[in-house]
Amino acid sequence: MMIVRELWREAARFPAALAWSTGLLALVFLTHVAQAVAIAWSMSAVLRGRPEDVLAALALIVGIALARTVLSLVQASAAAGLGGRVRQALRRRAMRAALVPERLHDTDARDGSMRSALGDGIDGTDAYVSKYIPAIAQVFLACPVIVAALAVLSPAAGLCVAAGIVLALLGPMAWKRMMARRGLDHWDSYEDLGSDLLESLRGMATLRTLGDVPGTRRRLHARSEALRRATERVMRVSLAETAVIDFAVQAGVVAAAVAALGHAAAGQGPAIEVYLILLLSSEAFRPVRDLSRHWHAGFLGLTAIPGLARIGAFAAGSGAAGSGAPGEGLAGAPPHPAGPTAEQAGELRVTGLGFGYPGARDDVLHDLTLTARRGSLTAITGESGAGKSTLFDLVLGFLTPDRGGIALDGRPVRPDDVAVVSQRPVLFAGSVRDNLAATRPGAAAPDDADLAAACRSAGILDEIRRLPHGFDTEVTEAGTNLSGGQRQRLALARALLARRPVLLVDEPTSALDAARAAEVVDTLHRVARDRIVIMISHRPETLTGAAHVLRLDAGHLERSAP
Ligand SMILES: Nc1ncnc2c1ncn2[C@@H]1O[C@H](COP(=O)(O)OP(=O)(O)OP(=O)(O)O)[C@@H](O)[C@H]1O
Repeated sequence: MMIVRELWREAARFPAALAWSTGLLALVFLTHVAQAVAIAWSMSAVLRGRPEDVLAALALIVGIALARTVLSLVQASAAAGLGGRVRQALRRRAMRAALVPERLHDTDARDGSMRSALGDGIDGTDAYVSKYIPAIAQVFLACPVIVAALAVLSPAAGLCVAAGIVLALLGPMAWKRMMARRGLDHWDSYEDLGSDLLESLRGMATLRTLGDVPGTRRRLHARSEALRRATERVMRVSLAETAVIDFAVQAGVVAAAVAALGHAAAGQGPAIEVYLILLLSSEAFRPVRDLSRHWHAGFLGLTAIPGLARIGAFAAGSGAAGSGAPGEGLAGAPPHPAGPTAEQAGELRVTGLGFGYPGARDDVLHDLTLTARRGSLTAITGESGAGKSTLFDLVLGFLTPDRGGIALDGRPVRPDDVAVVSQRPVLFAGSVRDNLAATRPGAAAPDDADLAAACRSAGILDEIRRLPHGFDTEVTEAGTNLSGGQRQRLALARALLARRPVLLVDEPTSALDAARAAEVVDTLHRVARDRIVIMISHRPETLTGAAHVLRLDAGHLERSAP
């Protein structure tokens, strides 16, 4: 018997579903016991030459079998419901913990690991929650009752069965540590394979140009071999547990049978008692056999538990589920009333800002002070690695300053104050319309006039109108069916539609020809009349007309805004 505390706590968050599933399982077990009693009765009736009792016992056996069929179906459905609710809670929590800005700067985080944990890892908990936990409850509810009944019939048989059950439950715990270690190895191998595979698929074009596709195949094959070996090691330990349980069950049943024979030989009671001892001692082990079966079926899935704990899938405390889980906002974005409209913020002030990445020797930004105002464009330029994107991440709240602060009209900046167009904008699988509306969660979807106005400003409207289904044209994953320039302008339209008081644009013209670049910069100047716009740019021609051009040099500002 293995207790996985995290999963017990999760199941206990649904007490009604757990009690319903366990209660039904106990009823199913009761039908087995009743059937054993009916069989003992029918056999003793045959022995005593009582045909009417034989017929009554047979009718009872058929009735019990039918009742068990119905109960088993209802129980299976209740168990599936319990497992499903726990998995849903785990997945919701894991996604909330995963979708946080801090993850962007977590150098250990790999998307493939997260995908494996959220998918197979969480699904792997199902057998333990829906079957193993109710089966443990069944062992503790049913076995003592049967053992007590046996002890009344034959103390020796009761003792043998009790000893067999204790050995079956406690025996496997002897190598619990080894099982945990091998389980961890297995899950790590599984995550490594998933992460490498995902990375290879994403980087296929690069791998091809480097001529490294065969090498990648070899590396993935080695990962796959490591996983196979880890799986076999895990299955071997799990089989050893099954062997101990089988031994305990067989030994217990045989010992009880010997006790029953002794009972018969000593002429200590009627034949029905001997039959009952034989049949009940076998039934007493049924919950233990169920336990072993469910453990074996679900053990591989349990290897994901440490990985799930790492990504924050388990609740910190106990307490009934439903107390706020559904509909909770994403971490890092506390719900609050709608932010100000674009016209409401006057200035973004950065004061004495200092920041260094954890573990890095030197700071990236040193004592930075600047003010960006609504009304005119603020441009930031500087060498590669000077800290421009880091400054944006600090304004966005993805990073926390070590020193100094950033304020919008004298108050802290909130996540929904800032829209951003990054150097490599990301589009999602869905229609053009879905992508444009993505920045307004909860708000009414923008109408076609709004979409058209934003797209015209971003210089992409004509191209969208030429697409086969206009705004309803499907964009493929990561926007791969659009050009780099189209992606950039679509992202700009999306940011304009968000109508946030601060707009950050990182190299908005890097993928555009000169004419398009000039159009986009014109748009940004226009937008800057009623918004605070800060643009990172290396192209000198985009800097003309900017009211403030700030140059970052190794984290120091060369010229501050007035
Ligand atoms: N997650 C990170 N962990 C540690 N160091 C980082 C991390 N991200 C960036 N850096 C370092 O911080 C410095 C500033 O990087 P940043 O991306 O802000 O530069 P940048 O001015 O935007 O460069 P570019 O113009 O090339 O985009 C660089 O030296 C970079 O190596």
